[in-house]
Amino acid sequence: MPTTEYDVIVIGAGAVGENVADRAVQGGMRVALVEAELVGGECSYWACMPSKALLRAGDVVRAARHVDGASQAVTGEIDVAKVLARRDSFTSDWDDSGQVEWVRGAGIDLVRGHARFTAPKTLELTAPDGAVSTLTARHAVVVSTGSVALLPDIPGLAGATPWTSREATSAHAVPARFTVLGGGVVACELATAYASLGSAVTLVSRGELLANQEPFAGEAVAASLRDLGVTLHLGVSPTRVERRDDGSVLTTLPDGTAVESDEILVATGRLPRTGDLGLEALGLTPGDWLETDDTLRVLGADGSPHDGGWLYATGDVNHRALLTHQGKYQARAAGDVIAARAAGAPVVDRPWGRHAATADHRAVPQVTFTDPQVASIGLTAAAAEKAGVRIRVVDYEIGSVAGASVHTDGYAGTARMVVDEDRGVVVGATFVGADVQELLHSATVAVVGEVPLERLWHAVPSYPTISEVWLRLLETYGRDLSA
Ligand SMILES: Cc1cc2nc3c(=O)[nH]c(=O)nc-3n(C[C@H](O)[C@H](O)[C@H](O)COP(=O)(O)OP(=O)(O)OC[C@H]3O[C@@H](n4cnc5c(N)ncnc54)[C@H](O)[C@@H]3O)c2cc1C
Ligand SMILES: NC(=O)c1ccc[n+]([C@@H]2O[C@H](COP(=O)([O-])OP(=O)(O)OC[C@H]3O[C@@H](n4cnc5c(N)ncnc54)[C@H](O)[C@@H]3O)[C@@H](O)[C@H]2O)c1
Repeated sequence: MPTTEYDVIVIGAGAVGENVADRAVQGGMRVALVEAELVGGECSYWACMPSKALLRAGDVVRAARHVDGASQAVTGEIDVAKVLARRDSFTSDWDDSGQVEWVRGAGIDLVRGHARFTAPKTLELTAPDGAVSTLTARHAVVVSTGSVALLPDIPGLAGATPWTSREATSAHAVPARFTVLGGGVVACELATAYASLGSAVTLVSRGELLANQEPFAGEAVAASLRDLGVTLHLGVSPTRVERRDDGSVLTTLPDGTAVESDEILVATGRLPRTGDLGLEALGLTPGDWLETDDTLRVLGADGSPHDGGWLYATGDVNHRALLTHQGKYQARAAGDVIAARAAGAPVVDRPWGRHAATADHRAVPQVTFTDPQVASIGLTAAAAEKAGVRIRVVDYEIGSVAGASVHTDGYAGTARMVVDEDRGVVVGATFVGADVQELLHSATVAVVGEVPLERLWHAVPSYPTISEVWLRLLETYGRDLSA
């Protein structure tokens, strides 16, 4: 069996694996990037990009409807075929040649096929044509294999051929009746998208919507989904799901309510893609998340780097933060630290050092592209209290800001700032409202930079922008007149 040796092998060419490989090459390493499906992974073809493309037309039309003068110009319906075609352009019709070109241009060796460990630093590669070969790594192997949709154990569900986020983001027709199972980000975004495209949507969630966010976020999204015509069943899980002979799906709720639809989407969380990776050959458990230290080395049962520290995990598969940007942040740290360790160069793994993914702990930004959008960074008030931080919470209605009132007639939205009272810094911020996505990075800088509130007063937001909500939050908090 042919064997090829590399300095570093990265398994999975999603957004995260691509970036690990790029940084390791820039650090002077010879790198193989192994991909079983499409180079670019979930985000490019079945997640971030197609879902945002499906949402955008609805956003624009609703935005115009809320500006008098512009609303009169919205006289027709959303052109679903055009929306789907525009979505297809973002996925390049599920053709990865553009990304392959980038990988090659970056000096990375792309290896097509499925990789599986047979021994430490040793992988069996099964190519698309069935040919089997061996890859070995001199310094490190990085697992960047991502996650897959979790199918809850509901009687009948697996046999009902449910959609996962893959089918929902790549569909070529919009079901007339659509059931969405789940109340997290995937469920809320795709319920919004499909309702905007004309489906009669019913959403069933065991918990409240966006339960990990500040409570007012889920409440606002629930209200807007209802406005869009979505029927919500919150706090329940189906007792049975059945695909009937006529092709329709019957979802039965605990109180006997029967929900009929043409398709059902399962958006109830994710599982690590580690089931078929040969982890047993390393003494690890297939199907587990790969927990890591802050330099992304996989940890063993005793909490120290597994087997001396040659195995790394980045992106969804380590369960630190299931977000593309955060995985890419980890990728930069991992690619750089692997090169540094191989060269015997200093490793800067102190908190906020270049080789440590410190922000994963308390400074993860996220935008949920619902209507209204939910943009958040850091700790919610509940999470901060649970972590023992002495906090003060400041809320402000964004609609009272001049910039918001010009942006949208009757702008409705809320901003929350969570202040660590002992350190005088912002540890969390949440903005709920139209177009708050671009507000978020200012909050990220404040949280990561641990900018004292007294200094934030000198960060003057332009007039009339929605960013003026920062000034209002500070005014509501009050100023220390002695400072
Ligand atoms: C519907 C949806 C919308 C989302 N929207 C956003 C968003 O707007 N913003 C955001 O930040 N995040 C979003 N996410 C999350 C985001 O998609 C993930 O965090 C991101 O894709 C993770 O990247 P990754 O590289 O870790 O994994 P992936 O993108 O899953 O890549 C893993 C790659 O590894 C390959 N692979 C797996 N096993 C093997 C093997 N044994 N051998 C070879 N190759 C293998 C796979 O084929 C795949 O290409 C969304 C997720 C979903 C489901
Ligand atoms: N815009 C973005 O940043 C974006 C978009 C989509 C996904 N993502 C990422 O993808 C990850 C996965 O998202 P997700 O929404 O699949 O998972 P999630 O864990 O966020 O939400 C799961 C939801 O399913 C519900 N649920 C679980 N079991 C159920 C059952 N049996 N019946 C009914 N409801 C049930 C839960 O109450 C919860 O609301 C997220 O962590 C997020 O980071 C990000």
